[in-house]
Amino acid sequence: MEKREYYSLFETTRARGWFIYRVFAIFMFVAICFIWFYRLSNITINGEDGKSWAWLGLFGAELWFGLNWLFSQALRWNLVFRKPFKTRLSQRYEEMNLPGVDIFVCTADPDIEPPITVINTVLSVMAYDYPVEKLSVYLSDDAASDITFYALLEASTFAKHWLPFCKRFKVEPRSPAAYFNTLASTTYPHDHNHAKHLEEIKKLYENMKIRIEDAATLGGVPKETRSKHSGFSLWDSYTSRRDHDTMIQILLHEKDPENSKDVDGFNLPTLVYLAREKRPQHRHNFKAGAMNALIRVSSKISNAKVILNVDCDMYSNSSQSVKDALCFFMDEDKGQEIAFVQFPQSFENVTKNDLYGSALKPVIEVS
Ligand SMILES: O=c1ccn([C@@H]2O[C@H](COP(=O)(O)OP(=O)(O)O[C@H]3O[C@H](CO)[C@@H](O)[C@H](O)[C@H]3O)[C@@H](O)[C@H]2O)c(=O)[nH]1
Ligand SMILES: [Mn+2]
Repeated sequence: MEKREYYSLFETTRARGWFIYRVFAIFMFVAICFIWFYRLSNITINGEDGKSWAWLGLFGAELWFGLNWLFSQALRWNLVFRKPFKTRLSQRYEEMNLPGVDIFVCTADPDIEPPITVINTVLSVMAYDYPVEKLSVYLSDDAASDITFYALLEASTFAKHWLPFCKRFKVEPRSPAAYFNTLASTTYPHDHNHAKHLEEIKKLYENMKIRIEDAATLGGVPKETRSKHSGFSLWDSYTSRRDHDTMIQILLHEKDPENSKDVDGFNLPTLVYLAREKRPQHRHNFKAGAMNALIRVSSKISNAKVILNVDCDMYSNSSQSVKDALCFFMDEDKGQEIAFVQFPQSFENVTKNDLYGSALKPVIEVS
């Protein structure tokens, strides 16, 4: 039988200069060993007051930094770059043959993780460049906060405008807050039609933000708003954050076509709110516990083959991330060996001088 030739969906290339780097790393390690040796062989246990303690302290610090450097070599020793080929993915798989993707967003506290931030994350993943019928977004709310639920409800309405806007004008990044922030630094669109739509969507966003922040300031959702959606009845029997029944609400689903289409008449991804059952006598196991509950719930609703997880204090900064990751999973040759793909984090709101290197720029370059 004729064997079909496939072009791989991703490519792995070794970094240039790897040999020189290894030689440098070995020299560096030998130098570190010399420092440790020097420190240990010159220790004076009964020396002058304080001297031996200072010596030990220095040794502790050098040991710590040395080991830290050693572990970081795991990332650098065999530095490779991986490049996914999304066009090959699209050529090989018709939209209908692409796998379903369930996206889990975790949140745990509406005070530390404001609901407006949470829904920016949710909107950034709802707007992925991927067939909407295959996408389902689940928000796990470990605080079981009615304000977070309200924010998600608002997001489900705003998404009807935001998703078509993103697709029409190829918006990047697709978190509304992050996108509007980039506009301040780059120029506004020149095209009249684009600028008009942008003003409209910005206004919708600002109004939604005010409504959500007002609810947070008031410490609850106004009665009038509550009466408009049956989902708020979940809070009728609610006692406390640590003691409540499971709360599930499907906000958007294709089986409810009237409500789940965007303004252009296209379907929206499935959107689900979940606050898992919690009892004071049972451990909830933080994010891991939330992920377990999400797997159980999603398996009854969309049961997708691929799961994508984001924390609510992050947003997805590329609309292509799902396709990028799928290039690894769907590769005929090596796909079976790959269990997970991790995206590097990139931090934005760090201090100007970034004294501690929190932007993690080197890690992103390395990954
Ligand atoms: O009871 C909890 C506690 C936390 N979370 C969520 O878990 C995520 C991570 O928690 P966070 O406090 O933000 O931890 P970080 O140190 O910022 O996160 C890093 O460290 C975590 C624990 O190692 C990893 O799970 C995260 O993916 C990683 O980004 C957040 O979305 C939280 O909302 C829950 O869902 N339930
Ligand atoms: Mn975090």
